[in-house]
Amino acid sequence: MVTLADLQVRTLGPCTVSSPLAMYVSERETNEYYVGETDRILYDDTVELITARGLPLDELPTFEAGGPRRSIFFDPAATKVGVVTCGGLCPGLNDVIRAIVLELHTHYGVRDVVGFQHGYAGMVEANGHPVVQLTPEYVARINERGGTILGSSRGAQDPVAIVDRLVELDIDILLVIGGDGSMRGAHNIGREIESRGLSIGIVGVPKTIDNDIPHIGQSFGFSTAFAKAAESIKAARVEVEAAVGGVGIVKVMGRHAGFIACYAALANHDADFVLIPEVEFSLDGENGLLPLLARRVSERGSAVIVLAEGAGQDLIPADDRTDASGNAVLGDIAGFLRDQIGKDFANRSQPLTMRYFNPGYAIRSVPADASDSVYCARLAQIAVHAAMSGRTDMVVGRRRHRFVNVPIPFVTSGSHSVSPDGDLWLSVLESTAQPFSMR
Ligand SMILES: Nc1ncnc2c1ncn2[C@@H]1O[C@H](COP(=O)(O)OP(=O)(O)O)[C@@H](O)[C@H]1O
Ligand SMILES: O=P(O)(O)OC[C@H]1O[C@](O)(COP(=O)(O)O)[C@@H](O)[C@@H]1O
Ligand SMILES: [Mg+2]
Repeated sequence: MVTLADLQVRTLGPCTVSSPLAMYVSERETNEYYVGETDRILYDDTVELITARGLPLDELPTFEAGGPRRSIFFDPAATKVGVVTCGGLCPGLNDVIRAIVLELHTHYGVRDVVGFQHGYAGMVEANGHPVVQLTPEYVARINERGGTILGSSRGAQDPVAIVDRLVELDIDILLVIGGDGSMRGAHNIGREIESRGLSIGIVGVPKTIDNDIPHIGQSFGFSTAFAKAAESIKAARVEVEAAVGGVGIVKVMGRHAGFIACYAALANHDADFVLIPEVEFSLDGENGLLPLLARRVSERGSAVIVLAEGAGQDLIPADDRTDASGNAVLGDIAGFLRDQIGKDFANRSQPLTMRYFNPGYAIRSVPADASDSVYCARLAQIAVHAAMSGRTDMVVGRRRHRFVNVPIPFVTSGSHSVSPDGDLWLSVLESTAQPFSMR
């Protein structure tokens, strides 16, 4: 069970430098739209959950508020910041990079900001990527492009070598834009820094189109990504409605979390089945996919299945391989389903026209939409505030509209997934009218 101690953010030391942003915040106090420096944000958000803890108010699990402080740890004129993007792409990476650079330059007066190329791999000198000097001019219009101007990578790197590189370059703060793996890496780097007694801060901006990082609210770029996936569902609907016995399968990303599938399906509100890793399903039997699909097609003329890539892995042979970062390589559930549906409709002598859509990388390589761009910029600002005030081994997030600073070990200790008992999955069931259990 989460405790207040789990949510304490580590700092490098006392804040003795007056912040250039002090004038913006000196008069501000907590109100409906702002959380003051010393206030805390509740982990629980219902009366029952809070009451069940049976704790006095000051012992309840609470988060530190994200945002600028009156005093900071680093002297901006003497501070050098490094930025790195790691793992798979996600809409908004360039927005985050740009906002970090602008916040550091414009508000804090930090002039020395460098970008490491190609993730952790590129930070290690043996792999030979020079750093890029990030100036407001350099990042001026990068937010208009998808991807990351810094490049990214997967694959393990030695934290000792990474800290050696930080020391060699005189970096005071490393800002890591990456997913769960990157944050595990960042924590290891932070521990290496601590063991050497160095005052180098490490702050993360969590990135994942799968939306699978816990405790940070919705991840940036997720909304852009599922909107893009929803376009394929719309196309599938058009195709199958024009066909005889039309069945559309739209496979979307989502290794262990089906958020993209759920939200993209809800955005259209006309998928017939949504299959996600968190909810097992059978092929046969009264509630199995195959008979349900056959019935839906005969009743309505067509059907669309939205399939998360990690769904139904128990139905196909396991693939023991992992990628360079240790992530499991998934079995081909879409291929398996297409094959099974084809055979099943043939056995029933039921006409079938199958259309398969795999938007794949197209949903994560696009630029962020306006809403995500705003979110990226704000998360980046919060990350800079935290880093300049000497906070370390932490990520930024936004829980129920409040920006928060969250210790990395807390976010890497679990993962965020669609709860079969939660209201999101209930909405999906209501939208598709698929049975509560398909087993
Ligand atoms: N458990 C881990 N410990 C340390 N570093 C890790 C760990 N998992 C991943 N990394 C490193 O973080 C980087 C990105 O990880 P990856 O899993 O590919 O993407 P993401 O951060 O998006 O989840 C890679 O360089 C990888 O080696
Ligand atoms: O980029 P790769 O190595 O092809 O991996 C694809 C995977 O990356 C993801 O986009 C998630 O990436 P991260 O782990 O980097 O967040 C998954 O949805 C997808 O399964
Ligand atoms: Mg990951």
